[in-house]
Amino acid sequence: MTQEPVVRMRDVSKRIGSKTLIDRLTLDIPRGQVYGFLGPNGAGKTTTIRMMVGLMSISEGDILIEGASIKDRFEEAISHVGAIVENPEMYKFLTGYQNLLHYARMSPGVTKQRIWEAVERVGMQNRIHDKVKTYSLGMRQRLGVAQAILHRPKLLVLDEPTNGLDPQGIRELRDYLRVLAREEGTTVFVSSHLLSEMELMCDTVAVIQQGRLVDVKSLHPEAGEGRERETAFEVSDPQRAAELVGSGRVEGSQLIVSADREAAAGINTKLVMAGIDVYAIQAVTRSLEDQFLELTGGKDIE
Ligand SMILES: Nc1ncnc2c1ncn2[C@@H]1O[C@H](COP(=O)(O)OP(=O)(O)OP(=O)(O)O)[C@@H](O)[C@H]1O
Repeated sequence: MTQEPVVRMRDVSKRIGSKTLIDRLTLDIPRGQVYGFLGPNGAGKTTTIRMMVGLMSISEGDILIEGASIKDRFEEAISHVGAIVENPEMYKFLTGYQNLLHYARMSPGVTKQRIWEAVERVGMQNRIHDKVKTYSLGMRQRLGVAQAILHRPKLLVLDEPTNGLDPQGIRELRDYLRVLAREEGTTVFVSSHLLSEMELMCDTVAVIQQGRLVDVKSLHPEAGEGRERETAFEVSDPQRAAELVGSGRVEGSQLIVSADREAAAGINTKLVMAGIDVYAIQAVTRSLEDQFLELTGGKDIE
């Protein structure tokens, strides 16, 4: 299996009139990941997604899906995509299963066995024969995802899927997206303005603000990654310490430097040699939330 990224965005811009909604966005989405697209309201997430799935034209640049350009080889590129961008259309008076059967008839090669598999992937076995009008928002969304994956897309795109879900619903969403990434090797691209959810749900998060990519972070909570290592030195003269080290920021009597254990030991020696008293050395971790707030200036996030 190729390890090429599933999606390559290259210098993608979107302009409407004199307004630049997306400004030279370049991004690779690696295979098999749950990949988050995080940004405050109005940052351009939906616009980007609409361009990815062909609902909006690209002003400049290109998006390749499994190597196929969404501009030049649309049919091929889009055959690899399953998406829920707007609310999926469902027949409320039919059961979930009848809805899937209906969609399957429109997708060549989707067998009843595959429908059942999709139902299992989203954990809907117990409710699939109930009418859609009896479903909660979370259940409707699961049905939407089951429908979107019927044709075994390599990429599943979900725009703000946590909106309107309660905490339990969000946890379930996260669990079945993980199942999809693991069991089917589906790459999941999910947008959100909810940082805490992204942190729990995603392997990687790309941060967008005012149409520009501002950061890409790898998140592996179990290994404590996604948290930048910093070390705080409590010193007699923090200002002079900062000048000496040549980096970091001063907070009260502390100099805070981006440094791992080894680098911290070196800095300590340097400070002591320069006659600065070091009273305490402490590792500090900045959560993605802190980093995000710093990047976006605290604008519009929850
Ligand atoms: N058709 C349009 N014409 C002009 N401006 C638009 C159009 N569609 C979106 N915008 C503007 O582009 C910016 C990005 O919007 P977009 O919906 O992509 O943001 P978003 O990150 O998805 O935010 P939200 O979570 O609020 O939907 C916003 O300022 C929005 O007002």
